[in-house]
Amino acid sequence: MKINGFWAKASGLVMFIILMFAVHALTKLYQRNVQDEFSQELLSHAELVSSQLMQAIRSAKENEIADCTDENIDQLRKIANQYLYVYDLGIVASNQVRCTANWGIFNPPAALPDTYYQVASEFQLYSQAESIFPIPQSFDISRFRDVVAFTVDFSFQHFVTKDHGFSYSIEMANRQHNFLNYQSEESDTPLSASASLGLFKVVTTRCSQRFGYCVYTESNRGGVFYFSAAVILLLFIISLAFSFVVAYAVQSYLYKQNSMEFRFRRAIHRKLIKVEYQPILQADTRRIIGVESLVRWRDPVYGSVSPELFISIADKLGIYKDLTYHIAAVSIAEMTPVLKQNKEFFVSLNVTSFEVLDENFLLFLKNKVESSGLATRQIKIEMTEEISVPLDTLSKFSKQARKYGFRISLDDFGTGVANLVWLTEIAFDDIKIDRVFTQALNDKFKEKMVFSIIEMVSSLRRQVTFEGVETQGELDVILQYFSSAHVQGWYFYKSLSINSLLKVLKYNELNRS
Ligand SMILES: Nc1nc2c(ncn2[C@@H]2O[C@@H]3COP(=O)(O)O[C@H]4[C@@H](O)[C@H](n5cnc6c(=O)[nH]c(N)nc65)O[C@@H]4COP(=O)(O)O[C@H]3[C@H]2O)c(=O)[nH]1
Repeated sequence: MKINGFWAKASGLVMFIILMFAVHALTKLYQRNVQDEFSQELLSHAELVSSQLMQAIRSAKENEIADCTDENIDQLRKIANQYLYVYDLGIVASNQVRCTANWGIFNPPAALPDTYYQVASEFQLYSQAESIFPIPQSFDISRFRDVVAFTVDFSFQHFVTKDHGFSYSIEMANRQHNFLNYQSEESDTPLSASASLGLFKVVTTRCSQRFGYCVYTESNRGGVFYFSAAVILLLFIISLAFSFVVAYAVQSYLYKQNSMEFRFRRAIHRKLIKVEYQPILQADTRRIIGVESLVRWRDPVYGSVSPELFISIADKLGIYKDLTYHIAAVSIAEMTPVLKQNKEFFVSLNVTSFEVLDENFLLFLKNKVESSGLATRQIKIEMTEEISVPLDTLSKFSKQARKYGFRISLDDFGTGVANLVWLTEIAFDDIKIDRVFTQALNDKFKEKMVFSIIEMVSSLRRQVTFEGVETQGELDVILQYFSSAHVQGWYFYKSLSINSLLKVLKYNELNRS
């Protein structure tokens, strides 16, 4: 079914998109965790370096080291040696470094750079100041009034020796001073000034409450682009394969949902199987004397399904019993008002081998009829020649049925396996001539054969019913030769819902009186 195919493809596509998004989102989550852990580690380290610089400066201030005497320089040396990340400690006057613990007195003094970042707490920070010492090296300098501390250049060495796949920086929270900036080789654009959340970006921020700076990380290869081209291709193939499996499963599910077996079973459970009634008339008076109960299933997908087809499905599914008990119960319940009003009116019920072999069916029927206040003789049991049970079983069934008071009818006479033995062994009340023979009444040659069959049946003193009367011509022949016969067919009525039947019966009654 086309509609199944559409939904299967749609669900496959949705599954593919969901999978790719799931991989993307999970990878981003993983990357964010990795970057966050790294930030935390880097921030802790930066705080350690900062606190060592501050403590060194504070010690110098506490020892009131303010000028470059030998004793003071010696003191500075002792203090600087206590801190791993303090390269040197010095004294400043008029913006010039006058002496340091490592290099002694500067002659001439070394000028500090003009640009610095002023921290609220009177600290001044100089980035990568050059030419302070007589070595080709630049240093980060922290200054508090007249004391300066130089940060060792390897402070963050072990962080930057390895490319982690993302860029990062240590900056003041207002992003106006940068302590460290690492640009990953895998990240093709520089670390952005503001943390933006693009589809393929993974950004983290961790800030130090104590020092007011933050660690920012950013990856421009977030999500699926984190992986190599080969892995992306593999993920794509796996997602595609999984989507195909889902599409197939959805298609199978929908196919099952829309299969006739599934829908029929559901219709039985939901009591959507209806019963219609086709009037049977006295040929000469055209009076409706009874009805044949015919089961109906109208399905939104399959339309009106032939009873022969869904009866065989019910049989195959092992739910025929539910169906036939349902039909019998509904027929009796719906027809009770008509049957009560006219004690000669009858309802014919079709049975198959199942009912013949089911020991409870006749008793169930008898109880239903009697508890509805009806006479069992108002129910005719129609046995088709298609019933394939041994003759003695059939004979036992019909004897029991008659014992309960039901009438028995031989349906579709002439088309099935029944032979003359059936007619002698089973006391049928009524023989229904199959519509193949009824329609043969239109043909002069076939007509003779039908006549001889019917004469033989009539000689057994059985009521004859002609099924499938479709034309005035057929009716004329019946009226001419078999005027006491019963007739049934589309020439008179098709099967009718109970409401339509009640209207027809009421209309006929009014026109006769
Ligand atoms: N061409 C034509 N057809 C006519 C005419 N008048 C009546 N028919 C059709 O002939 C079938 C008569 O029922 P059937 O011989 O018992 O044959 C029935 C019967 O064997 C079985 N069936 C129907 N309802 C039930 C049921 O409730 N229980 C059981 N066990 N079998 C049923 O399904 C068969 C087919 O039923 P339907 O499709 O309803 O077909 C019905 C009816 O609609 C006509 O003038 N021309």
